[in-house]
Amino acid sequence: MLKILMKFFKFCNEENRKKFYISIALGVIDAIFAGMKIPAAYFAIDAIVNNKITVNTFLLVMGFMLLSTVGKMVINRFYQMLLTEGGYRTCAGKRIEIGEHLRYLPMGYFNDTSLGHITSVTTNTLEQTGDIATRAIILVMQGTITTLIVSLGMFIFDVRIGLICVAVILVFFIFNHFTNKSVEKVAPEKIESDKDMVGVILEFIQGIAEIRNYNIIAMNNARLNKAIERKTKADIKAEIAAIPLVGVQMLICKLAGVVIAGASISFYLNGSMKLTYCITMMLCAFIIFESLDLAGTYTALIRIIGKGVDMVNEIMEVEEMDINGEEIHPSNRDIHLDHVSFAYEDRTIIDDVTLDIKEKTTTAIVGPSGGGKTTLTSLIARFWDVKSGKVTLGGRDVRDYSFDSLMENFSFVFQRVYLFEDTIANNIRFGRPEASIDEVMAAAKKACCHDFIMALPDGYETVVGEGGATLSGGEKQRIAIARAIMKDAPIIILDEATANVDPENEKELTEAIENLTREKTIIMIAHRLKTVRHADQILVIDKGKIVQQGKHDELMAQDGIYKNFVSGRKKAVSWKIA
Ligand SMILES: Nc1ncnc2c1ncn2[C@@H]1O[C@H](COP(=O)(O)OP(=O)(O)OP(=O)(O)O)[C@@H](O)[C@H]1O
Repeated sequence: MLKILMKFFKFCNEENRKKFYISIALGVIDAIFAGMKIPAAYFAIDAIVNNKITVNTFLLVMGFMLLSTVGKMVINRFYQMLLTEGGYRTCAGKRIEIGEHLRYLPMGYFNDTSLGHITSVTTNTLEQTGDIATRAIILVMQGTITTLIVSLGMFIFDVRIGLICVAVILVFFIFNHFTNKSVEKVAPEKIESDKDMVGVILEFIQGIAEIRNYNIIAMNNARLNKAIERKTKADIKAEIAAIPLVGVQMLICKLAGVVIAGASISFYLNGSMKLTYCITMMLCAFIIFESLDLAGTYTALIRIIGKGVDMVNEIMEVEEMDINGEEIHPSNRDIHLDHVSFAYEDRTIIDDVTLDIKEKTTTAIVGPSGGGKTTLTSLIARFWDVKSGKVTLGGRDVRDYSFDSLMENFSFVFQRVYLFEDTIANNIRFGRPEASIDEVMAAAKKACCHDFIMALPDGYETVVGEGGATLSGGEKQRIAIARAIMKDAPIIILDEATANVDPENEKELTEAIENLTREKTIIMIAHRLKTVRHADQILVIDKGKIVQQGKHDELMAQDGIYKNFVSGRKKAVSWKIA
């Protein structure tokens, strides 16, 4: 138990750790105040039994009682506040740390680790860890400390009773150790089922359109119900595993009271204990272990804190991509790929590609679906690490750059644009958070979205739904272009829109792209002849290789995918030209 608590304290940052330590120290003072009831009881009993009730003894007893109650109340308030704040701040801090950490992880991590896992750790697990830690530390630490202090106090009255108390504490903790072991066995299933349920719910919500489209509601409900059922069973199993053992712990505490009362009576009868002590012991016998009893019900939960800390640490220990990255500001932005190969797990997607992209030129990438166009652009911006060869920017390997200094060079406009549930102005500001509203508007004008934004009920302050659900595909893409214009990075990676764009939107989109890409290096996954025709170089990617490379006229002079496609002879090729 102590090991887990130490692990939790290490998990907290310095500031919150201090809060926990101070609250434990305050817990000791609280326990001393709690223990004052015993001398108060003794003085009262002594006065009654020996018939020496005076104003002084009355005041002494009342003084002890008052000090115990008021002191406990004041201290309790302080340390509860500190613990609660420490618990919640630890959770919040860890969520921010995880968010920051995820930015630097290879995309492969998100492949292997389900969204459900990350969501469940950052929501339920952290919530539980913070909540349980706060309550468990209050009750377990305070319960144990109070019982220890009161038990030590018992030595002052009678060494034998003191020894019985210490023995009870030992028996309690030995038994508690086994209780926790049995709860520990069921904890992984509880956590797994939690993770599974969050994953299924997320998938259900994200795929709701497809679920309706193909009328597979019943099938998905069955999966959802199964996941919920699994979690319910795991929760019940975890509770059931603890209940009988916690019951036995409770019994130990109650029996200990009976043993102390019985022992006190027998010590009195054999003349080795004063009557006043005997009565005091009998009175205290049942309150000594009250807080230990309460602590016992929470010690099992401390295992859950341990598991929660492990799960968060597991995410935090995944190695970041730019662990040794330098702050690099290259003198030019020439891009070079030197015998680059890449595989998703074992499947080779990019196969020995060597390529030069000079700065301020336009490179159009075309080719059949699944040929590796998107993957190639992802390697340039180091969303993934190459398996062999290297990618350089301005003569330096992209792996030498720190993540932030590499990202400064790129702006992306993906086909699937994600807008955050925030105002349109703030969504555009993601490109440069400190930008003024005038700068936001200037970027929006260049991206041809000012007019439709102004027609919205709250203009730039209109809050778009999560994922940009309230805007059309073309509108979202133009906002993404405004975001990229705002960032003003020297290299633009653009996945040209194929769907979502009606003819009216298309004209504006073309103008927006022209404004974005002026004087920049453009790497564009192109779908339209208009954009391809004027590119400085066209790369035709098929099965992970550059099968053709050159300008439009050069490629049209060769036999191959490009010419076949443009002349419409090979209809099977799936990339399209408008
Ligand atoms: N994250 C991933 N994990 C595993 N395989 C992937 C991943 N992303 C893409 N692939 C696979 O890699 C291959 C190349 O994909 P990529 O998206 O680079 O092709 P593309 O040429 O851009 O295709 P499209 O024109 O259809 O967008 C595809 O077979 C795809 O299934």
